[in-house]
Amino acid sequence: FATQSKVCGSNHIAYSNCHGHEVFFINGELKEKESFCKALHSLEVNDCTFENSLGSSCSGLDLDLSLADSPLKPERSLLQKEVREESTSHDPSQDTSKEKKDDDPETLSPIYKSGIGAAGVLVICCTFLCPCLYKKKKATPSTVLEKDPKSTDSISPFNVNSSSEKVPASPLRVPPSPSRLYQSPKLRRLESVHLNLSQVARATNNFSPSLKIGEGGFGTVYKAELDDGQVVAIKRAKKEHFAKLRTEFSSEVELLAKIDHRNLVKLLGYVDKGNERLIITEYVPNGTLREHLDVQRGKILDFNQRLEISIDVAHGLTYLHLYAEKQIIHRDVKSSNILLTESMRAKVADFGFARIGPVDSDLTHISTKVKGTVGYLDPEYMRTYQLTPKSDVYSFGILLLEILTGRRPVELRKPADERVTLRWVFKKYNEGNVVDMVDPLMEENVNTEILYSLFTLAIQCAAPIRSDRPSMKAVVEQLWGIRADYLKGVRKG
Ligand SMILES: Nc1ncnc2c1ncn2[C@@H]1O[C@H](COP(=O)(O)OP(=O)(O)OP(=O)(O)O)[C@@H](O)[C@H]1O
Repeated sequence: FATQSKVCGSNHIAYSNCHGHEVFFINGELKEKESFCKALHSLEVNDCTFENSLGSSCSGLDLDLSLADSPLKPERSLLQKEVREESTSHDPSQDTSKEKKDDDPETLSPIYKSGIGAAGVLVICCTFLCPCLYKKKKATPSTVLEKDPKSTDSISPFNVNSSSEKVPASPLRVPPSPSRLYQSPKLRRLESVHLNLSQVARATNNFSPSLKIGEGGFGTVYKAELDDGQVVAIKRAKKEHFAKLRTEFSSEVELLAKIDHRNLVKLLGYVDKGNERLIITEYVPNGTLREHLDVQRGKILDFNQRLEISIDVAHGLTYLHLYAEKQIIHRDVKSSNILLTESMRAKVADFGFARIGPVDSDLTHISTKVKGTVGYLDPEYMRTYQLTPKSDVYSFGILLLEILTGRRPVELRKPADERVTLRWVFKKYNEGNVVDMVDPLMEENVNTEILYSLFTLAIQCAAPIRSDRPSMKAVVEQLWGIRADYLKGVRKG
């Protein structure tokens, strides 16, 4: 597996070779080899060379090097200005309408428009790297993506290393119902979030492998019991990613320390000393959503559980977007970051990529590096580097499809035309075939209208243009409505 990329002026070119399967990418779009090589030649003429496998991959092609159909962008300074990292800017509504005009034929219905575009863009996002990434899931950290608009480095931007029960006083308060009576165990915040290293060493038996519960791109996770008997999860940064992780960990710590919601994993403490970065969070005992979808935890998730998990995740994200002290954008919503309790309530975990949203209420986005996981990444954010809460909505849409179908965002074992879940869903949806898409492991017969509403919602969330996506709050409200209809049907029998 080889991935290379380079930013040449305002153009971002990338190449990946996975077991001989080559993928070419220019400015966020998947390209044919010939068109890619043409672009490469024109960049080389301008002294921006791309070496090794990428260059040799183009050799032997008989190229007509006229630049008339070059996919490269000419306005270098303009683009660079726009993607200035960490700056905030007003949303140019003109931009949005332009994108709409480009992407959406007037004659198509919103869903159709969204779906087609989303499918297309997702193919770009997913097919580019996933074939390799999914295979290597835990062996390498590269399921997580980072794309820096400013980088002139010839190393891939896809080289990321890795990867109290207060309900907000808001209209989102959930009326008591049997399914929501669950309260996770009361967790006391540690007296000081700064633990000392010896406390942690004691709690983890000096990071004993027997206490290891998981491994992510950023580090290893241990289960531990603190001196006061409290059971916690401790994430220990891998040393090789240490320098890079400094900011990630401090961002996670700062953000987590402020939030308190039953659908978000709580920060209890951290250690930031010498050569150690450790994050101590509440321990969530029942594995990840992905493990449950893969039936690695014994039981198959039934429809009601899937619906409740979707609602829990939507609650957690709505809290981050609307009710936290500062708006927080998670940026890495995915099934392996959803942890489940014993009573199958869901909690969103892993705030390593989280960012505070635009501080000024007049601002609609922040311009920043692209970070997230391939397959869940908002295509508009990838293209423009503009981050908004709608990027989480996009990832939630992909997650909802995952929950309904059981499929990963990209399913490598499926035939080529079924591989990208969003595209496959959209095709089936247009054929009116929602029942066929439901996870075959789930044996219940769920009312077609309910399924249709859920797939419609997921496709809307995964619209290619953020203005076509609902807010998380609207998603929650729609999910409540769907749940009410579902429960009515169940009561009627
Ligand atoms: N608070 C927690 N409670 C219980 N288990 C946890 C907790 N946090 C993480 N884990 C376990 O550790 C595993 C690794 O978590 P981690 O967040 O490091 O990686 P990831 O999200 O799977 O991958 P990446 O960080 O690369 O995206 C999880 O899949 C989960 O099984």
